[in-house]
Amino acid sequence: MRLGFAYRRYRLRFRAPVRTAHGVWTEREGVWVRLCDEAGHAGYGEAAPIPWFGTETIGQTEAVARAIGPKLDANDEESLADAAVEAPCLVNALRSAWHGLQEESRRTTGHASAATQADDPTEFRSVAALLPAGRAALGVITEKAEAGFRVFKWKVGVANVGDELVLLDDVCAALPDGAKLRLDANGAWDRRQAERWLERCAERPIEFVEQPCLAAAAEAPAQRRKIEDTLRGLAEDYPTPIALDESLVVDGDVARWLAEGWRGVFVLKPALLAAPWTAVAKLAAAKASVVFSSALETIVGARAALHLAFTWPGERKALGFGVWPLFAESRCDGPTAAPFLRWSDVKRLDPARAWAALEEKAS
Ligand SMILES: O=C(O)CCC(=O)c1ccccc1C(=O)O
Ligand SMILES: [Mg+2]
Repeated sequence: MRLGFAYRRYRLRFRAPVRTAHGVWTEREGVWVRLCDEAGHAGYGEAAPIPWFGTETIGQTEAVARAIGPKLDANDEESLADAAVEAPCLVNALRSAWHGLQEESRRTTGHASAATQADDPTEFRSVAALLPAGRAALGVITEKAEAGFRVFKWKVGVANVGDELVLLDDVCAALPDGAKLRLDANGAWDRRQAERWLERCAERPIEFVEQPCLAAAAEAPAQRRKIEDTLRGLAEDYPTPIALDESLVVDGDVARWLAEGWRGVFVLKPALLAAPWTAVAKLAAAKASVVFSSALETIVGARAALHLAFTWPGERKALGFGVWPLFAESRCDGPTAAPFLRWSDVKRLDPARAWAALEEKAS
């Protein structure tokens, strides 16, 4: 099938800078893609790479998109993916656009797809509120608790361990009764620092510690194995569960950690994998503990990622998508963070409208 292919590189300012152990993030860059068939149906997808996680760079995404040209020959999802093998996030975008196109074409021809569990409009999932790093978290907890949130995620590893551990007590004291706190270090600690944290976490309402340590993709295999051993050791030695996030950035990482018997949490950012459905199927078969998480993507990628999250058959842990409103250009935002997200809120997201909005802005 000859499909029309178009892409748009975007650069969107965050309403407020996002601070992580990797520094301050002020804007998001990515690529949106659109596939059209001859009948005029369209489907949309988003490549939202995070190079400091170990994905392709935005320059690589765009170069591969440019090389595709205005027409693409594809008879199925696999031949489509072949067009972008060097850019996994772009493969993800093309697959989402392909699915959107099928959905659109079935809808307009009256062939509704088989209903899935996710299609029940009354289905809902709880959502974790993302707190800013440092002391700024305290004010936000009160506001979010009043809005009804009971799961919170706090970015740590930003300041030194001693100062943040003092703050941890203030953060825990500010939590409403029964609330749970996720801590995300984005790989900032060495083993000793992670141990100091995990000792403190044991008697506090910490749901898990996300990516305490990390070996960068560029590091030697021996160093990477050492850090992975550290993660396994921490998971064995402390009662607080450990969650993998940056450790799951390449397709194949999920299968590898499953094969090694990882019993902690898998934080899955569907936007970063070329084939997130494959990873989810493997996790489901293993009855793994999974948290679906945002890559700070726009409405286009959010729709696909949340769609996948709603199909998860296992234990329902709060989604990590409590991030919107996120962009200065609000038409690019996913659903505004609320303690619960309904399937009908996800279905209502309209990538075509967002595409038109950026087009209008650019012209
Ligand atoms: O969905 C979430 O958990 C919140 C988003 C988040 O923390 C995040 C967003 C962008 C890049 C990295 C991360 C992270 O989990 O480390
Ligand atoms: Mg994380």
